[in-house]
Amino acid sequence: MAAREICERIYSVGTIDWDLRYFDAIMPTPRGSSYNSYLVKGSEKTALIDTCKPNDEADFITNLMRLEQHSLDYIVIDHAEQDHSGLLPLLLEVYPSAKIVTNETCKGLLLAMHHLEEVEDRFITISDRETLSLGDKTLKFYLAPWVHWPDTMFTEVVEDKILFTTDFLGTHYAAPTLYQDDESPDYLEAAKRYYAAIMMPFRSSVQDHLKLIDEIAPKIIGPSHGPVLKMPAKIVDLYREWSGDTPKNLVIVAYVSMHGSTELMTKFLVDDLVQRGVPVQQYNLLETDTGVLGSAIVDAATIILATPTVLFGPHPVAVNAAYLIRALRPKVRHLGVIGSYGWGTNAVNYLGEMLAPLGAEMLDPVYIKGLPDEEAIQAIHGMAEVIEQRHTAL
Ligand SMILES: Cc1cc2nc3c(=O)[nH]c(=O)nc-3n(C[C@H](O)[C@H](O)[C@H](O)COP(=O)(O)O)c2cc1C
Repeated sequence: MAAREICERIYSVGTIDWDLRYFDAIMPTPRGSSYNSYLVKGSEKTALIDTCKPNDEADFITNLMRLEQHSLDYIVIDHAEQDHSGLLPLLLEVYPSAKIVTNETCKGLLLAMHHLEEVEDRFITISDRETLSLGDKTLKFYLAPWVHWPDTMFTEVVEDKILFTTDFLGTHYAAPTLYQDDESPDYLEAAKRYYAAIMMPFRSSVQDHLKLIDEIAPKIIGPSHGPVLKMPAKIVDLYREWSGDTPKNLVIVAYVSMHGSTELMTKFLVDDLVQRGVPVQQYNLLETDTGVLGSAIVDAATIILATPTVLFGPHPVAVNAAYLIRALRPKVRHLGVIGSYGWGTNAVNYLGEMLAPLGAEMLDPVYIKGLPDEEAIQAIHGMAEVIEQRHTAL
């Protein structure tokens, strides 16, 4: 992908991976992604903001050479993760006089990850709100810990009101255009997946850094993944909504079933909620990837896991889902477990303990032997009634 100009002497020089289907070997990326890097040419000095992931060196160096970038004064690293800093060792060789500009935490991570001890004297360590002059352009740095690593920082080009935010406000989306298309459902869906997987575990930090964005009031935001954002950008409003403390009137029922008993219980619960007018979405865990499940739980006030017992515990895909839900820390208020067993089970306790750190109310479980009988069906109706009451009070 060719380098593209964002404004006078500021370029997007990163690479696009149209075919990426898994990011970090954990997160499905059905629309690919990009590894954004930005070149800022001041009247006296030139800085590169972040690099790319390893293996993209041919495209990346080509972009820099097309801009005739034969020397570089600074390589700013906003975040040490390998998809941002991966080409740093190579760039230090290509540009032997370039200095690495970053914060103390990021420097520590870079030294450890890339074994850069031999070039430690090439680091310039900056602190919060420090500035660095490039001549007629000034870089200003903002420490932004926990959106998404402790080392994360933002870099602003003060005169142009452009803010580079590394992973914050990014999207795994190989965009056909330089700037975002706020009307594209594909892009917005990808943005939500990304928020759920990368940012949701740090919700309060997201809220704090949205306030920082308001304070800086950039005209353009350059994240490390996905399109550049021309402000106002819909994703910023969506981040406010997603990271807000109040969940939506929405129930997620995620189920797995081997012989149909738990599936039947799921059906009774979902049908009952539908009849009560409580918005509900049902997901078969065997066919639901972690990106879809992650997005689904962003707004939900209630999440129900439905699983049979396998070897005294929950089915493994339900364990996987519970682990994901716990790790992503959604704003869920009520959690429940339903399911079926044969002779002995610890499934409810197991899931209860896994989900306890979320601090949500655990609804009375409905966990029965074999197929649901009349008593079980009544218990499921009871659960639906409690959910309706809780959601009315939201
Ligand atoms: C591989 C396997 C392991 C099982 N392990 C247990 C178990 O440890 N304890 C138990 O009570 N039932 C166990 N069962 C029985 C199921 O939990 C029981 O058949 C249940 O009703 C199945 O629910 P489902 O129809 O939703 O799949 C096991 C079944 C299978 C297939």
